[in-house]
Amino acid sequence: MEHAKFKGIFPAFYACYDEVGEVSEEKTKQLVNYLYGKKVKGLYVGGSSGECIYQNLDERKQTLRYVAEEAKGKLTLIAHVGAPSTRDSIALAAYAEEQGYDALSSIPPIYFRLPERAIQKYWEDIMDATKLPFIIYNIPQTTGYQLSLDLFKKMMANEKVIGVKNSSMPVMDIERFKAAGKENTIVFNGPDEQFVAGRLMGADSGIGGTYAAMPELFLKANEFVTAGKFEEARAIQKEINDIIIALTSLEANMYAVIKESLKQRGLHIGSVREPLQAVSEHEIDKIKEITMKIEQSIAKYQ
Ligand SMILES: CC(=O)N[C@H](C=O)[C@@H](O)[C@H](O)[C@H](O)CO
Ligand SMILES: CC(=O)C(=O)O
Repeated sequence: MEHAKFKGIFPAFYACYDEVGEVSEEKTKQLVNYLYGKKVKGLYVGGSSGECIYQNLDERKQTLRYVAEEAKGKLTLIAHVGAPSTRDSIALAAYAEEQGYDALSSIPPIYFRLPERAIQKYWEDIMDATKLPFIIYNIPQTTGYQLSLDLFKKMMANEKVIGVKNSSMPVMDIERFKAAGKENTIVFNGPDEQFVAGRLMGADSGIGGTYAAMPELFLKANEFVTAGKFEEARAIQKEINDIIIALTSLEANMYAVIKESLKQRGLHIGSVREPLQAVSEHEIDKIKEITMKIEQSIAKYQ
């Protein structure tokens, strides 16, 4: 298995809506091209940032298809196919394979707290549905399940499993998964606020919900770490964290704030779906300040 294509910066792709809140082909393709132009390695499509939990199967398939039509062969494409039922997850997995995706990924089952053997079976059923490699998604903050080393090792016995996207907060988890994995297991850093730390603890790559708001900064941070320039890496992580704290400090949901900020910079991809809270009028000026801060930080590193 060639793993080089999974090494680098993978923005978590946003849901792109038109004026009435429907998934938009045009806007989806615009966001793909915007990120391609920034030279990211690939895209993580249909995850938290894709508002997967608020979209029906058809909408999720549409997004998978629009992204593939625009980026297949140009970017490494990872499809997040986790859905409430195994049946729907399998349908998405099969569709992603048809569309030419490079890998699948999934959260554990949601809502019911199921035993580990059921989580394992869920992931295996998804994997059995296609020939694609699989990346486990560990995000205990939203799923309520913290991937155990025991289940991780069991999953690793399946040769389709090539890695884990780890969004748990202890950076030590990244080191533990790396150590318990196979020789070329890919670990993706989850928490954007700890990207540099995650890379130092062994993460090969990063997938993140704020990358698309400032891809230049994550690409640069990654470059600094690769080059062993740790002071510079730490300084850019501080810039990133100041921005993330601002992005999450308003009433509106972070994705709504990021989308408004992208709009202020000329990229219109709509708002978010309820119950995520949209931006209200009185927040627009505050977001302008954040946009300015993003532009200034990017300019520093050009
Ligand atoms: C809990 C959560 O959603 N984590 C995302 C994925 O790992 C991150 O990319 C965050 O969006 C990011 O770190 C901002 O807090
Ligand atoms: C990483 C992230 O935000 C996602 O799952 O889309």
